[in-house]
Amino acid sequence: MPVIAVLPAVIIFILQLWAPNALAQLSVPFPASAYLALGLVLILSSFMRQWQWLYWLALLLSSYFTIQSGLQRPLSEPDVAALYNTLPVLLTLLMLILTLFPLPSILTWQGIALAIMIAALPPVLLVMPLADWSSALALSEALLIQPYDNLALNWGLLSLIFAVGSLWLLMGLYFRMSLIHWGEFATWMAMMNFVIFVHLPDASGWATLAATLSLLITLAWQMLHLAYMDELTGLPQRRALLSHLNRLGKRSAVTMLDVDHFKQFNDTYGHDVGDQVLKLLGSVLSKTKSCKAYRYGGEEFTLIFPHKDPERLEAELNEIRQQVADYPLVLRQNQRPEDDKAGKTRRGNSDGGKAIHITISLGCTAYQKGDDSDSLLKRADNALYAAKKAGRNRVKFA
Ligand SMILES: Nc1nc2c(ncn2[C@@H]2O[C@H](COP(=O)(O)OP(=O)(O)OP(=O)(O)O)[C@@H](O)[C@H]2O)c(=O)[nH]1
Repeated sequence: MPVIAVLPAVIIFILQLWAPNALAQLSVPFPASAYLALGLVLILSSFMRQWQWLYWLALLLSSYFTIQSGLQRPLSEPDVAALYNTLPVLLTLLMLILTLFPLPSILTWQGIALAIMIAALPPVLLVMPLADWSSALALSEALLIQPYDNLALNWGLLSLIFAVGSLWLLMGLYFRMSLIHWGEFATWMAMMNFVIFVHLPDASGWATLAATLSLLITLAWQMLHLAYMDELTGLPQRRALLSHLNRLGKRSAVTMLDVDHFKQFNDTYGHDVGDQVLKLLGSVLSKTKSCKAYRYGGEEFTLIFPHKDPERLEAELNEIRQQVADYPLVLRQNQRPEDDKAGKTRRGNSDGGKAIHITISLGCTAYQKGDDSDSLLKRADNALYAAKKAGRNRVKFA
C-alpha cells in the first residue's frame, strides 16, 4: 500500500482547511523541525543507498529556504506576489523532471552538478526582477482572491495544480505507479499545500514537513520491500516465506518447485534470458489464486496452500504445471542468445520469433503434527527430488 505516502499531504490539507487553529496550537517549532525532518531523510536515504532522494532533498531544502526568505511579507507587494506565482511552477517543473527522466547517480560529477543546479534554481528567483516581468506580462493580481480567511486562491496556480495532479495520478494509475513514484507524487502534493494555504502561519513549514514525512514513509516502504521482496520476480522472498511458515495453519500444504534443466537453458540461451524466464514464472505464480507463491532462491519457488486435501492439491498443482508448460516464451530471431536483454523473451509471436517452452517439477507435502519450517521444507524438497528422478515435469507428494 505505497499509496499511504500521500497521507501527510492529505492530513495537512484537511487540517489547514478545517482546523487551522488546532494546527497553530501544536506550536511546532519552525523552521527547526522542517530542517530536522529533512536531515532525517538525508541520513536514512544515505544509509539505504537510495541516492535518488538526495535530489528531492536538495529541491525541498532550497524551496523552503526560498519561501522563508522571499514570501514572509504580504502578497500585496508586487515582488512577493510575483515570487508566489513563479515558485510553484518552477517546483512542479523540476519535480516532473526528477520523476520522468533517468537521473545520473548523485555520486558522479554529473549527479553533483545536477543536484547543485536543482538546489540553486529556486533561490535564483529571489534575485530576478520577477515583479517587472509579471507586470509586463500583465499577470494581474486579480488572479489572487481570498474567499475564506484561511484560504488564498490563485486560479491560475490552482488550475495548474489540478491539471498536473490529475494527469500525474491518472498516468500513475494506468501504468501502475511504483513505490518510488507514489513517494514522488506525494512529495509534490505536499509542497502544493503551501500554495493553497499561503495566508496561514507556517504554511511552508507544514508543507515541507508533510513532504518530508512522505519521503520517510516511502523510504520505510522501500526498506520493507528490500527485506521481503525479490526484485527479479516481484514475489516475496525467503525471509517472508519463513515468517509465513512460522505461523502456518494445521490445514496447510507446502510445495517446492524448480525449473527443469535450467542450467542447460542458461547455457543455451544466456543468463539474461534465464532471468526473464524466472520473471515470467514469478508472474504466472503470483496470479495463482489457490496458493501463495514465494521465490525460495535461484530457480526454486515455494507455494503455500491453505488446505491439505490431496485430490484438490493434485488438481491445483497440475494446473500450475500445465500452465507453465503451455506458456510460449518467444525469442527474437534477429538477436544472438548471448546478447539477450530484458524484454527479449516475451509473449506472443508477432515477429516470427522462436517459441520455446519450459517445464517445472513440483514436490508437495501436507502439514503434519510437530512440523516446523525446516521439516516441512525438507519433506517438500525430497518430494521435488522424487519428481525430478521420475522424469521431471510432474508432481510428487511426500
Ligand atoms: N538466469 C538465472 N539462472 C539462475 C538463477 N539462479 C540459479 N540459476 C541457475 O539455475 C541452474 C540450476 O541448475 P541445477 O540445480 O544444476 O539444476 P537444473 O539444470 O535446473 O536441472 P534439474 O533441476 O535437475 O532439472 C544453475 O545453472 C544456476 O546458475 C538466476 O537468478 N538467474
